[in-house]
Amino acid sequence: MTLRPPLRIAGITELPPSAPGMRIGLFGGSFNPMHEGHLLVMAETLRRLRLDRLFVLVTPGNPLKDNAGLPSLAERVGAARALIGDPRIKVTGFEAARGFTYTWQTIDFLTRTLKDRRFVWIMGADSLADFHRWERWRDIAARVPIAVYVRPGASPRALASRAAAVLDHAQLDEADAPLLAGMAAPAWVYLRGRQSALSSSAIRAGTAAG
Ligand SMILES: Nc1ncnc2c1ncn2[C@@H]1O[C@H](COP(=O)(O)OP(=O)(O)OP(=O)(O)O)[C@@H](O)[C@H]1O
Ligand SMILES: O=C(O)c1ccc[n+]([C@@H]2O[C@H](COP(=O)([O-])O)[C@@H](O)[C@H]2O)c1
Repeated sequence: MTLRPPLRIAGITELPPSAPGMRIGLFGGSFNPMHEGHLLVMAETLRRLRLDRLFVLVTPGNPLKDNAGLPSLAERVGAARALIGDPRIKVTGFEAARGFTYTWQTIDFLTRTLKDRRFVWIMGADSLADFHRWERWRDIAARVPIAVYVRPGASPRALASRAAAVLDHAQLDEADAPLLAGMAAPAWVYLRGRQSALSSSAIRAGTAAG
């Protein structure tokens, strides 16, 4: 028999509490480290999608990245929590505790176990550009609405991406963003607005401005 690791490990990996009917944004990332650009995306999506909660899903490791040298989950979760002041935002590392590698596994688990929540997957525009390389990306798009937030320099590649083309029929007007969480998938919106040029890689390299 295979034993599943406990869902709660040293207080850092729990799935945050939520209530039926809640509109919950899911913001996955390496967060190595979390920065002001992430905070901007979270503040804007909470407001414009009329979300009740936002779960920050700190990944054990992006399957498309070289994760050598990635700080521990506990370090990244702790640093993210230290930066976030909004009580609606909950940071979790529960994917690692569940043994999930791919986002489709996370979405499958959440939508099956918390059937009465309205989940929205949130990503930056650079992630949409590569979305067609994610494992079972079409299944993700078929299960949860998606909000894509503009990122400096990323819009042309994102909007010309394979995923954007395949999902073209399901794109909402930006003005309808408040409806997204209540819609059946596939549905997605591209959100333009305040932008941050910050990146974790620039912070790690010591080249981040400001
Ligand atoms: N400045 C930003 N503006 C908009 N979206 C962002 C920004 N920074 C990160 N994101 C988005 O946040 C999510 C998590 O990103 P991640 O933790 O990889 O940060 P990153 O700054 O892109 O890291 P790295 O530079 O190491 O690739 C992704 O969906 C990414 O597109
Ligand atoms: O499932 C996949 O194949 C997949 C491929 C690339 C990225 N992701 C997820 O995308 C999110 C953003 O990752 P990152 O490293 O760009 O911050 C994070 O939750 C990853 O697990 C998922």
